[in-house]
Amino acid sequence: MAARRLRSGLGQLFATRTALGRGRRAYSMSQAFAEVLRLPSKQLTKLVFPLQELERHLVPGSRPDFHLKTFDPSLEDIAKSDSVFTATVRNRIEYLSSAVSLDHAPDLLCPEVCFIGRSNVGKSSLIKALFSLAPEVEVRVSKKPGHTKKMNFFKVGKYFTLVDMPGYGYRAPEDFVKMVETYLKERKNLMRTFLLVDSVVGIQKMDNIAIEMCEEFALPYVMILTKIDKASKGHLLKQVLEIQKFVDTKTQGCFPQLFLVSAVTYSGIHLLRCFIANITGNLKTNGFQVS
Ligand SMILES: Nc1nc2c(ncn2[C@@H]2O[C@H](COP(=O)(O)OP(=O)(O)OP(=O)(O)O)[C@@H](O)[C@H]2O)c(=O)[nH]1
Ligand SMILES: [Mg+2]
Repeated sequence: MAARRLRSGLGQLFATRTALGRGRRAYSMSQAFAEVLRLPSKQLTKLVFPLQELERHLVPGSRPDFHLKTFDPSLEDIAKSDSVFTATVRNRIEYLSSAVSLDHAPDLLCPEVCFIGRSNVGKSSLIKALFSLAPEVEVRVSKKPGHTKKMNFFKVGKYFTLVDMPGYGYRAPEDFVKMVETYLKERKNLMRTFLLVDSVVGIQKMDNIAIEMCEEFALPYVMILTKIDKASKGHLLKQVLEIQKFVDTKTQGCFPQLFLVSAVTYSGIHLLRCFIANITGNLKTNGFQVS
């Protein structure tokens, strides 16, 4: 099924490229993504659609609640969204500023997305991976939990801003609760909150508090499982099924589909770029937009 979809996606992409080659190119595919498309189909699925790759390990049809297709862009859409994340003279991707409170946050009208999660879960690393097509942008990561102390704002061209938040839990900044709660509650242009959970340890007590906060503020949020390169296939599948059940039964505002990522292997990064481009209104995928 996944392979068939992949082949048809690739077919579509190449058909589009040929068509575009005849006329004006609507977008130019990044070198990186062109290389991704040359991968054998199994490797391509693992890199671009890690959740679908896990599906192979389930008895077919046994988990109709496994939300694989809620956000289901074509490879062409994914290639297009890579260009949103590619730094060029006309698409400046840069660090804007840091803030310790909402009062100090840049006053912006464009859509914004933010990344929250426990200290050390991999927020800054994920942002760095999302910005791999803008290597000039410096995003600091550290082995030591509690490294990011302020809200760090990054501008992605004229498209949107992205915010790296300090982590909760171990070594969180003293005024963390006030800073982050006020931001989440009052930031007018905040379109989506990404809540990161470590795929090795799953949802922890502190994550539950963050989930409750997102629910209480009625924020639209999305759960991302990080560091999937560290978890064995079996463990990852178990976590995914458990968290999926939790999302389905215990949450209202959480997007039904989980996103799986690795900042080391880049698995899931292209799909997440596409989702962000879509929810910020910068990419209509196959004529639909996730609201
Ligand atoms: N293996 C692996 N390690 C990762 C991944 N993402 C992050 N790490 C490691 O996890 C540690 C913490 O990463 P950060 O990105 O700084 O985590 P953070 O959530 O920003 O942490 P704070 O700023 O302290 O809240 C670093 O040592 C990273 O190299 C991943 O996908 N795979
Ligand atoms: Mg950080």
